[in-house]
Amino acid sequence: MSTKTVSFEDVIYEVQTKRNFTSNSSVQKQQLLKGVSGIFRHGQLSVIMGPSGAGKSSLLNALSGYRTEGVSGTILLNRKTSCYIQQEDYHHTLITVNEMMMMACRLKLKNSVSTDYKKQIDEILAGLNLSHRKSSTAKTLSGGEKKRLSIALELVTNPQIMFLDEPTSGLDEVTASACIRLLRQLAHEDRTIICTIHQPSAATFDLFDNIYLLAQGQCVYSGSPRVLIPFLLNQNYTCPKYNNPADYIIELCDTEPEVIPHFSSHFLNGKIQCLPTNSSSNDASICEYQMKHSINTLQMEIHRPKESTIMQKMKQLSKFFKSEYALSSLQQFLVLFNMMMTKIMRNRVVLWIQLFHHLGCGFFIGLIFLNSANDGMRMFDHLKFCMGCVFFVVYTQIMVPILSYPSELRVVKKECFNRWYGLTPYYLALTFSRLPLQIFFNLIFSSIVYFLSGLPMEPWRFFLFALIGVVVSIVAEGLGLAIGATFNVTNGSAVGPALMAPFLGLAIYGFDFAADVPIFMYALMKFSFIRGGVVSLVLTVFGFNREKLECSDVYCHFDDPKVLLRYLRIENVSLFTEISVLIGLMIAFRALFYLSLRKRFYK
Ligand SMILES: Nc1ncnc2c1ncn2[C@@H]1O[C@H](COP(=O)(O)OP(=O)(O)OP(=O)(O)O)[C@@H](O)[C@H]1O
Repeated sequence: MSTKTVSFEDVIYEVQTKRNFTSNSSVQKQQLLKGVSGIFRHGQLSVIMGPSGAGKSSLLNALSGYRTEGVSGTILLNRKTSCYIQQEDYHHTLITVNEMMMMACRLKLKNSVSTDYKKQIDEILAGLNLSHRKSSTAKTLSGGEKKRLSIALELVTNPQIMFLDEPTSGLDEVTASACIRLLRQLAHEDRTIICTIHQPSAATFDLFDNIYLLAQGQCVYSGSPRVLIPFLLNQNYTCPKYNNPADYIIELCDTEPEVIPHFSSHFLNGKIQCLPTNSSSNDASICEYQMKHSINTLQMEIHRPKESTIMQKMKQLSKFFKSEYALSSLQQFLVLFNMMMTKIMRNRVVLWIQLFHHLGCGFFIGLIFLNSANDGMRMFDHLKFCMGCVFFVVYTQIMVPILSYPSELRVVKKECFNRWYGLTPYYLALTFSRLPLQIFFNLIFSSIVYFLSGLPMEPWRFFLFALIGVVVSIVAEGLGLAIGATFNVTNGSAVGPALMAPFLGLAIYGFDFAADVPIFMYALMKFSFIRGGVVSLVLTVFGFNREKLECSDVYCHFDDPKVLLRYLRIENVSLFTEISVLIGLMIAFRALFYLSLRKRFYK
C-alpha cells in the first residue's frame, strides 16, 4: 500500500461524559466513532461529510493524530509527511504574509536546502493567488485568503497528506467552490487530501473524487460521488432529479434513521467502497457501480493496550533521541525568539500603553509617598509604600497573560502539531523574549517611586529595590502564563483574581501583630510570593544599617529602622533567603506553565 494513502480499520473514538456535574457515579462512555473503516487514496480529494454531530471532526482528528486519547483501532499513514489545517485559521498577528512564509521555511526546511526561500515562497503564493497580499498582515485578509494562507504555510514542505477540517466554513458559495477546486488541483498533484464538509453544495459535490458519509458515528456511504444516485436507486430510494445528492442522503439519514444501520452494514462500516464500473454515461442515475472490498487487514496499530510498559518506555526513549524537526532546538529557539521580538516591538499600541501605565502608576505612588521615606513618624506609610509597589507589579504582570495568552496558544498548538518546532524551544523563546521589556518597564517604575519617595541615594540599595521588582514581576508573570495556558479567557479571568486572593491575604496578614502570628501561619506565608516581595522590599528599604530617620516630634518610636524590622519580626530574616524563596516560586510557576502547555498540546 502506498505510503501516501490513509487507511483505517475498526476505529473507535470514545469520550467520557457526565450526566450531571454533581455526581461522579454517572460518568459514562460515549462512542463518537463506532468502529469505522475506510481508505483515502493518494491523488484523490476525499471528503468526510454528514449531518451535524455525525462525527466528521472526530474522525479527522483521530486519523490525523490530533486526538489520541480515547482512540483505538488501526490507522495506517505516514504522519511525518502529513499536516492538519484546522477549521479556524489562527495566524500570527503583526507579521506579514511574506514574513510568516519565511518563518515557515526557516523552521520547516532543513539547513541543507538552499536558504534563499524567496523563489519558493513566490511560487506557492502565486499558485494560491496570494501574491498581491504578500505584505499584508493576517488580520486584514478575507476568510478565503486566510484559508489559502493556512494551506500555503503548510505547502512549504510539500506534505503528501493534508487533513482539512471544514475548509469552506464561513465562505460564500463562490469562494467555497474556488477553495474546493484548489484542493482538487493539489490532490491531483499526487497528494492525499482529506477534508470534512458538513454538506457540500451541488456545485462542489462532483469535484470530490471520493466521499465518505458518516451518520451517528457510522459509515453509511463510501465511494465515488458519481455512483451515489445509482446506489440509492438500487436501495429503492430515488433522489429527485434536480436535488443535490448530498442533501438528499443526509436528509434521508435524518428522516429515516433506520437507513443508518442498514447502509452501515451494507458497507461493512466503511470496509467496502462503491466504485463506478467503466460506464461512459454522463447521466449519474444510470451509471453502473460495483461494491469493492477496499480494506485488507492492516499492520500498524496506534493503540495497543496490552503492550508491555517497558516496550512503551523504550519507544518513547527512541522518539526522544530521534528529532522529528527540521532544525535543532537551538536553531528553532533563535528563529522563534527573533519572531517574538519582532512582534513585541511592532505592537506599538501595547508598548505605549505599558509605558504610560508604568510612568503613570510610578508617579501616582511616588507622589502619594512624596519624601516620606525619611519620616520617622510614618511607619505605616513605609509599609504601605512597599505593599503598593509590590501589588502594582503583581497585578500588572499577572492579568496581561491571563487575558492575552489563550489566543496565542491556538497558533502555537497548530504549529507544534504540524512539527514546525518543539515545545521546549518555544517555551524558552517565549520566556526570554519577554524579559528585556519587563526589566525595562520595571526599571522605569522603580526609578520613579524610589526617587520621589526620597529613599537614600545609594546605588546598591536602588539596585536591590529594582531587582526585587523584576523578580516579583517574573514570578507573577509565570503564574499568569500558567493560568492562561490552562484556562480560556473567561475562566482564567475568574481564576486569576480568585487565586490572587489568598496570596494577597497572606501578604498583609499579621504585620500589625507579628509577635502573635502562629508558627504554622509563618510557614504558610512563605508560599505567598506577594508577601515575599513585600518583606524583601522592607528589608531593602530599612535593612543594611539604614541611618536613623528624621523625627519632627518629641519622640518617634520608629525613627530607628531596626525597631521597625523588630516590630515586624523580620530583623533576623535574610534578604538572600527571601529572594531564594521567590526564585523557587518562580521556577515552580514556570514549571507549572510548561506542564500545562504539554498537557494541552499532547493530549
Ligand atoms: N469531548 C467530547 N465530549 C463529549 N461529546 C463530544 C466531545 N466531542 C464531540 N462530542 C460530540 O460528538 C458528536 C460528534 O462530534 P463532531 O465534532 O465529530 O461532529 P461533526 O460531525 O464534526 O459536527 P459539526 O458538523 O456540527 O461540526 C457531537 O454530538 C458532539 O457533541
